[in-house]
Amino acid sequence: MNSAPHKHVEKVKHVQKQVKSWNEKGRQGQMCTARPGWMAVCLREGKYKKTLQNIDVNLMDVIEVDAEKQIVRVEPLATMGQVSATLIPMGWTLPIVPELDDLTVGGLIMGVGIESSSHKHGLMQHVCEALEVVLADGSVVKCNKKDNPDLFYSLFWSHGTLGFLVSADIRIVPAKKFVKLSYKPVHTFSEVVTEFEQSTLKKTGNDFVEGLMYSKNEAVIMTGIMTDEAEPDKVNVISRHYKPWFFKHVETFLQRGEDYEYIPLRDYYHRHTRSIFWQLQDIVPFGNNFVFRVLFGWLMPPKISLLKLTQGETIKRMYEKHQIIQDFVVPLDTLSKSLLKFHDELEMYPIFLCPFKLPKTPGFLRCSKEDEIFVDVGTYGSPKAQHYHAYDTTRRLEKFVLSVKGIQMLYADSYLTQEEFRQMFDHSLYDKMRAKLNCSDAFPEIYDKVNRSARD
Ligand SMILES: NC(=O)C1=CN([C@@H]2O[C@H](COP(=O)(O)OP(=O)(O)OC[C@H]3O[C@@H](n4cnc5c(N)ncnc54)[C@H](OP(=O)(O)O)[C@@H]3O)[C@@H](O)[C@H]2O)C=CC1
Ligand SMILES: CC(C)=CCC[C@@H](C)[C@H]1CC[C@@]2(C)C3=C(CC[C@]12C)[C@@]1(C)CC[C@H](O)C(C)(C)[C@@H]1CC3
Repeated sequence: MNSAPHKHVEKVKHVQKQVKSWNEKGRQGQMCTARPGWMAVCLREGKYKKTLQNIDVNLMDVIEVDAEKQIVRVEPLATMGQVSATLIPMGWTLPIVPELDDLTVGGLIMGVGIESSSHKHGLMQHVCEALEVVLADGSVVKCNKKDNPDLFYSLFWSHGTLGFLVSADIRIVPAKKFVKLSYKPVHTFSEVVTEFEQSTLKKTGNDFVEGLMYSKNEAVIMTGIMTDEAEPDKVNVISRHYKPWFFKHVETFLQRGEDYEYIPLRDYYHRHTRSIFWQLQDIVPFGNNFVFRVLFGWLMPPKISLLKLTQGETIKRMYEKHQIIQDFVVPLDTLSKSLLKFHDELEMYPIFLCPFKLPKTPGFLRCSKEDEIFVDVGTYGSPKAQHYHAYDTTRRLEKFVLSVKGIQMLYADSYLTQEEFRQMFDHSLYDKMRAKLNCSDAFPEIYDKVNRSARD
C-alpha cells in the first residue's frame, strides 16, 4: 500500500528530514532503520531496535529499468520476490537472485547476498553499480566505483552503520525462460568434493552451481544453464503447490541416477522458498505428504516474519539449544577439510554448498588473490552429534573457520570476540570512513549490531 515509485525524491527527503532533525536535537543516541526486527530474514531481532533512534526508511519500489544501460534502480525494501516478478516478464533478471522471496535489496547489500550464480558473478555487492545513501549529517550522496569509491566499497557489509541506503543501481542481464538443471548424484566423500570443485572451476559455462549433501558420502551436485529451449516432457514447474519440496525432489536423484530437467527461471530462483530450505520439515513435519500438499500446499510456506512475530520465548530458546543455523564461508581449497570438521562437530544433513567468486576489491572481505573461489557451507537444522553444544560447538567452528581464512555470515548467531571479528574482516577502510563521516555518535559499529549478545 505504500508503493510510490514516482515519489522517490520525496521519500528520500523524508529520510533526510529525520536525520537532520536528529542532528538539530544535538545528535542524541545512535540511529538504525525503523524496520522491526521480526520482519528481517534472520533468526533474531536486534536489541538495539528498542534503544536506538528509529529512522523510517520506507522505500520499497523498483524505480526504473534501464534496458540500454542494463541497470535496474531499486529501493532498499524491494524484495527478491518482487524484483524477480518485475524483471523476468520484461526479459531481464539480476545476475544474483538470493532464493528466499522476502529478502530485501537493502539487507542483501548492507549485509550479504549470495546465490548459485555467485561463482560467476560474485556476491550481491559485486553486481551493484551505484548506491545512494543518506549520511549522518543528513546529506544525500551517490557513489560508485569511480565517484567516491571509498564510500562505495565500505558500504557493503556495513549493516547500516555508515548511512541509510535509499536506492541502488544493480546490473541486469537478459533472462531466459528456463534453467536446464543437471543433477549429478555422488556416493563417496572424495567424489562430493571433486565433483563440486570441477563444476565450479572447470570452464563449463555453468550459470548455476549448487550442492546438497545428504550424508557425509552422498550428495547431489546441481549445475544449470539458462536457456530458452526446453524438451516439453522434461519441464518441471517446481513451484506448483502440490509438487514435492525441492530438497526432497533433489534427494530422489541419489537413487534415480544422473538426469536433467528444465525448470522455469523464476521457479528455479525461489526453489528453496517453499520449504524454507529444509526448515519447514521441523515446523510442519507432514508438509511434504502428497495429500497435504494437494489439499493445503497452497497455504505454504508460512511467512517467515509471521513465524518470528508469533513465536514465544520457549520456541526461541529451543531453537538456540537444539538447532544450528549458520553459513560458514571457506576457501574452496579447504573444502574437504572443512566438511570433515563440520561432520565431526555436527553430523547434520542436508548441507547447502554454494560457491562464489571474490573479486579483489577494497572493502570488508579479505582476499589473497584475484577472483579467489570460496564456498558457502550452510548448516540449518538439528545436529545429531552427541557432543553438540550450541555455544561450545559454534565457538569451535568459528575458530576453525578463522584458521582457514574463512568468514561467518553475519545474519547468523555469532559468538566471535571483537578481536576475532576484526581478524576475520578487514576494518581498515571501514574505520577510515567511520571517522571521515562522523559516524561514532550516529551509528553503532557493525560488531555491536551483529554479535550474539546484541540480538534477542
Ligand atoms: N542467499 C542469501 O544470500 C541469504 C542471505 N540471508 C541474510 O539475510 C539478510 C537480509 O535479510 P533482510 O531481511 O533483507 O535484511 P535485514 O533487515 O536483516 O537487514 C540486514 C542489515 O542491513 C541493514 N539495512 C537494511 N536496509 C538498510 C538501509 N536501507 N539502510 C541502511 N542499512 C540497512 C540493517 O540495518 P538495521 O539493523 O538498522 O535495520 C541490518 O543491519 C542478509 O544480511 C543476509 O546475510 C538470509 C538468507 C539467504
Ligand atoms: C546464505 C544463505 C543461503 C542463507 C540461508 C539462511 C536461511 C536458511 C535462514 C535465514 C533466516 C532463517 C534463520 C530463519 C529460519 C530458518 C533458517 C533461515 C531461513 C526460521 C524459519 C526457523 C524457525 C524459526 O522459528 C524462525 C521462524 C524464527 C526462523 C526465521 C528465520
